[in-house]
Amino acid sequence: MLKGKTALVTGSTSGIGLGIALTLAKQGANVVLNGFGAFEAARDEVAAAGVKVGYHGADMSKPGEIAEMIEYAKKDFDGVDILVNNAGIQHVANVEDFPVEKWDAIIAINLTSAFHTTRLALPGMKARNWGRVINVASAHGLVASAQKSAYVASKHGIVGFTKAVALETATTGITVNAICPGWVLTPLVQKQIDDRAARESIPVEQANRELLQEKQPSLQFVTPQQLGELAVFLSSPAADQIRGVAWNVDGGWVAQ
Ligand SMILES: NC(=O)C1=CN([C@@H]2O[C@H](COP(=O)(O)OP(=O)(O)OC[C@H]3O[C@@H](n4cnc5c(N)ncnc54)[C@H](O)[C@@H]3O)[C@@H](O)[C@H]2O)C=CC1
Ligand SMILES: CC(=O)CC(=O)O
Repeated sequence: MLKGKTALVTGSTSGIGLGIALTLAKQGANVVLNGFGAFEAARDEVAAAGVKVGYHGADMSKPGEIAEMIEYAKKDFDGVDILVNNAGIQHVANVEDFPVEKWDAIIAINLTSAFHTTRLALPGMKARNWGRVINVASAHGLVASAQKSAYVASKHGIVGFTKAVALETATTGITVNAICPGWVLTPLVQKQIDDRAARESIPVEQANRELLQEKQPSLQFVTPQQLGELAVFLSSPAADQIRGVAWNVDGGWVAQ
C-alpha cells in the first residue's frame, strides 16, 4: 500500500519508533531511521521487509542537525512523504526540583523538533500534494500526571501543534494527526518501573502491575506494532479526511 513512499521516523532506533518504522516498511514504505545508540540492528530488521532503509543520527534537540537530516532524505530518498515525529524523552520530578536543563531538553526533543521537521518537510509534501504527518504524543497530551510537568507540557503542546498545522493544510492532500499512546513497555517506561521497584523495595513484576493499575484499565501494555498499524491506517486513503485528531490508544486511560 505504501510502495514508493518514504517515511522518516524520528527516534526509531528503539521502542515505539522502531515498531512504527517496521510496520510502515511491511506496507512497502522506504524508511529513514533516526535516533541514538546502535542503529544497525534496527536498520537490518526494517530492511528485511525488502525496502530501502537509511539512517541519519541527527540530535533532535539541534535545529541545524534536523535540517541536515531532511536534506539527506531529500537527496537520497526524494523527500519525506510520511513524517513520524516520535523522538521523545522523559524525566520525573516535582516542578520545584525539576532540573532546568531537563525541562529545556524535553521541550526541545518532544515538541520543538516536530516544528523543525514539519516546517522543512511540508514544502516537498505540498509540491507532491500528498503527505502524512503523524505526531507521537501521549495520553499525557490529553490529561496530566504529577511529577511530569515538562513531559505533559510538551505532549499537550504537540497536540495543539497538530491541530494548527492540520488547519493550515486542510485543503491539501496532506493530513496531520497525533497518536496518544498509554503505557508501552519500552526503555522509557522500563526505567520508571525499575525506579518504582527500587523506591518501594518491591519486585519489578509488582511495580509493573502497579504502574498499569494506576492508569491503564485494560491492565495490558499497548504494543509498538499496534501503534504502527494505526500509522498505516492514517497513511491510507481511508484516512484522507482524518485531520487534526489526537487519537488515544491507551487501554482506557483517558476514558476515566
Ligand atoms: N513508552 C510509552 O509508554 C509511551 C511513549 N510515548 C512517546 O513515544 C515516543 C517514543 O518513546 P519510547 O519508544 O517509549 O522511548 P524509547 O526510549 O524506547 O525511544 C526513544 C527514541 O528516541 C531517540 N531519541 C532520544 N533523544 C533523542 C534525540 N535528542 N535525538 C534523536 N533521537 C533521540 C532514542 O534514541 C530512541 O530511538 C516518545 O515521544 C514518547 O514520549 C508516548 C506514550 C507512551
Ligand atoms: C504514557 C507516557 O507517555 C509515558 C510516560 O508518561 O512516561
